[in-house]
Amino acid sequence: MTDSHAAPNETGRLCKAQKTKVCIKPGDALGAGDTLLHTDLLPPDLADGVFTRVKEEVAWNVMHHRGGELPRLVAVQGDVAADGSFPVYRHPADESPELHPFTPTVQVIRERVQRVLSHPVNHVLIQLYRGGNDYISEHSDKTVDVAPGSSIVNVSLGAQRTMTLRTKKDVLPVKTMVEVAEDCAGKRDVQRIPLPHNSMLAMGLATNREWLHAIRADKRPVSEKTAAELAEGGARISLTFRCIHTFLSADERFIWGAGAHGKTQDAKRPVVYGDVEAEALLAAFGEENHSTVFDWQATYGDGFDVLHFRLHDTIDNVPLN
Ligand SMILES: O=C(O)CCC(=O)C(=O)O
Ligand SMILES: [Fe+2]
Repeated sequence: MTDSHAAPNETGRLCKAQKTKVCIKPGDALGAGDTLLHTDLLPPDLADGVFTRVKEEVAWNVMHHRGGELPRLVAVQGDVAADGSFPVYRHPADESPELHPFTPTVQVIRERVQRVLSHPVNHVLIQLYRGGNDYISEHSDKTVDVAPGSSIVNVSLGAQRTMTLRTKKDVLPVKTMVEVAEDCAGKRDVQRIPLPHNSMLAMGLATNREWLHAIRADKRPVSEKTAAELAEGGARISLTFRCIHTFLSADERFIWGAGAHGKTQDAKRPVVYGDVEAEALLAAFGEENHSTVFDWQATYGDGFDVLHFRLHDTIDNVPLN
């Protein structure tokens, strides 16, 4: 199955002449220029064996989306406050794994990430790509719960995989076919970023707004892969750290923060399940996935109190992340 689907591309056959740019050097400005790859995140003494430690200490989950199994294992950890409240990251999914407090090795990685960034991170989605067949489809991260100005960080452990960045296709104006073809050729850049073991890709929100990202399946035979790509039997763990500004009470009955209606804990409101608000938030997620001029304040600023989404047939093809 696929867990997300690119929007049907009516002018797709005109868009073959995309510019492709291969980006391999750490320190290059990637995407919209606010994205950086940092290598050697952990010093050698901490990097040694870190893949196995994380794999063993994380409680992995098989998750489902639109009725099918996700092509990777998933876990969520975060900062649990003294009163048991915790950050919540909402994205379209049939189900979300339970958030656990940071485990020891993940906490060490989190501290290194925070040292590189200029802001804290309080939430991590941990994913295990068991081999080259596991992947994440092209998407933009949904930012209703992500603090403005923060970076979204993907730490890579184990086998090297490639992140593909591709500029979004905004709705093209009605023009002559020739002009449309020129627009397509000029507009859609692709960057391929190899993500080595012990690296950290800090993605700025401008890149997330203007580009889609994916880890595509890699079905090449073993004989065509490098030693780095074959490390850990081809398995890769990614840790996506985010600075989340929306919170749930310990019993998950109340929600507050910048992504919710009540902006402070004192103004918390009851969580809403499904229904009209779920449809509105799913529609906003869909818009965020397609638009390069997405206006956070206009779309998310009032806040949403909905927690669980039941996907309706009318809200089709909203990619997962
Ligand atoms: O595995 C990765 O590095 C990418 C993960 C990702 O894009 C996401 O969780 O939204
Ligand atoms: Fe993502």
